[in-house]
Amino acid sequence: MTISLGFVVAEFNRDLTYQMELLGREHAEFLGATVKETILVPGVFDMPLAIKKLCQRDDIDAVVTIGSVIEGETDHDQVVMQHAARKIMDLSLEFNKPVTLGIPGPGMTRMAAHERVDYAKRAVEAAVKLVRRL
Ligand SMILES: Nc1c(NC[C@H](O)[C@H](O)[C@H](O)CO)[nH]c(=O)[nH]c1=O
Ligand SMILES: CC(=O)[C@@H](O)COP(=O)(O)O
Repeated sequence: MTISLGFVVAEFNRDLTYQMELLGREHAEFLGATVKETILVPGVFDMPLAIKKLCQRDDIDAVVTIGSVIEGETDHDQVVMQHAARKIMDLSLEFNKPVTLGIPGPGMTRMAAHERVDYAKRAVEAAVKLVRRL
């Protein structure tokens, strides 16, 4: 069975998430999975509703989130990441579907973010493994 993935990708820090999206797509292809749908959202905080829409679809086996949360002058990055991560986990349990975390941060400089674009590959790999095993 070919595994069908949905991607939810943040436009915030798009230079990074564009690269991450491409890496994720390439890795999905390498693993024999298909990226059936991609939803772009403004930022990581805005992901939960898009994830929910994809989880509701019978033709999508797992959802991969792709984003990058970079530190600023305030703790805003902490708020964005903590809430998104918690909702990602909640939605996965609510819909009995893997939803994986391809989002480095918070507390991360832009340089550190560039060094962590492979989080997208990791999230694709985790999604495929979870679909196969569960
Ligand atoms: N600071 C980052 C954000 N912030 C934006 C929020 O995610 C959201 O789009 C806004 O608050 C409107 O609801 N988003 C990221 O993806 N990365 C960041 O570093
Ligand atoms: C750097 C950002 O985009 C985000 O983390 C928010 O920055 P700030 O805390 O300076 O508002």
